[in-house]
Amino acid sequence: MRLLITGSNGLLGQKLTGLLAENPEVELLTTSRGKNKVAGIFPEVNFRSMDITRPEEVQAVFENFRPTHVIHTAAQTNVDICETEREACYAQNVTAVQYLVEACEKYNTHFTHVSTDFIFDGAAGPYDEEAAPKPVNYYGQTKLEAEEIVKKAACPWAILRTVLVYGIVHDYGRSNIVLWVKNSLEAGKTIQVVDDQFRTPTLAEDLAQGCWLAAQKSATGIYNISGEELLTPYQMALQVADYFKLDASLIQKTDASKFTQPAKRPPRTGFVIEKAKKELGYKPHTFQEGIGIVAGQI
Ligand SMILES: NC(=O)C1=CN([C@@H]2O[C@H](COP(=O)(O)OP(=O)(O)OC[C@H]3O[C@@H](n4cnc5c(N)ncnc54)[C@H](OP(=O)(O)O)[C@@H]3O)[C@@H](O)[C@H]2O)C=CC1
Ligand SMILES: Cc1cn([C@H]2C[C@H](O)[C@@H](COP(=O)(O)OP(=O)(O)O[C@H]3O[C@@H](C)C(=O)[C@@H](O)[C@H]3O)O2)c(=O)[nH]c1=O
Repeated sequence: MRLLITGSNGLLGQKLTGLLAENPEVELLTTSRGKNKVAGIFPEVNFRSMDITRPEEVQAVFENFRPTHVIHTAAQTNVDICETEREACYAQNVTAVQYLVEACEKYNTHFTHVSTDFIFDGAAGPYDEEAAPKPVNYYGQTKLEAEEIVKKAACPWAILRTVLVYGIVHDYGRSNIVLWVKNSLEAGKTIQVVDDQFRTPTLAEDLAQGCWLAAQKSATGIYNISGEELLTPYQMALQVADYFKLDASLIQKTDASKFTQPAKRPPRTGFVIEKAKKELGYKPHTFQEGIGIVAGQI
């Protein structure tokens, strides 16, 4: 297998790199827009800078490496920035997927595309793979449009949808629910956390394993890859405080009518993951176990 990873500097990308760096089954090429952030940690892994919004860069990498499999993790994942910087978000989340799909079609490469619970309106979660999408923000719209491109592809493809990913990686700007709560409480800061949004939070290592299972099996179709527990951010925050023995009184319960963000969030998402468990052998950790894994890495 010659496996190309996009977005290898990101949360999922770094976890995939770690998972596959020493796997003898895989000839690995990691790619991201910037410089390789993990060159010092995985010096043996090949890296090439590739901006997926530049078709000539995508074509050159495919021509040279001829991947049999691609795991596509790169995206604009800042949901609020997507709302205001629509053109750039569209280029990263939609047009770039078209370029990658065209390249995969040319070489009959298996394409694993990572998508999101934000393609749904959050009226009736948890969702299975057959549920009807209806995004409530621009990020969700772009991710849905990308799915439509992938579904029409003339190469083998899998779409893996995931939810609220948490974990710790190297030299990384974006926070996530576990680190945000831990860091805030350690600094003695009060936080307002919603108790009327529902998610099945996903440990980044579990998502990486799900992507690897799909690529390894050349799986085709749509798979939900997330945690299994439906929790509100408030419930997650309490578990984080409890695990790290931090002051839970700093966590103030709020709701979406009082706590608003620039982009609307779907209230109740989360996924049913039976298909991935049965067909891929996917087995995620509990949220409690996930916090423990992150704690061990801090
Ligand atoms: N995080 C989450 O909670 C969730 C994520 N997802 C999906 O999972 C996937 C992975 O997410 P995650 O790892 O968290 O994302 P990150 O934001 O952590 O990483 C995405 C990476 O994509 C790279 N990237 C962005 N634009 C380009 C570009 N034009 N060319 C090349 N690389 C680019 C960036 O690389 P660089 O640093 O080099 O600029 C960045 O490191 C995404 O498709 C996302 O939509 C779905 C549900 C939840
Ligand atoms: C910042 C913040 C968030 N929250 C809640 C709202 C939300 O349900 C949850 C996470 O909020 P964030 O803004 O950090 O994350 P958010 O951008 O909502 O995360 C999303 O990212 C994209 C990429 C996805 O694809 C989605 O699956 C989803 O996980 O925490 C609070 O309650 N209080 C706060 O101060």
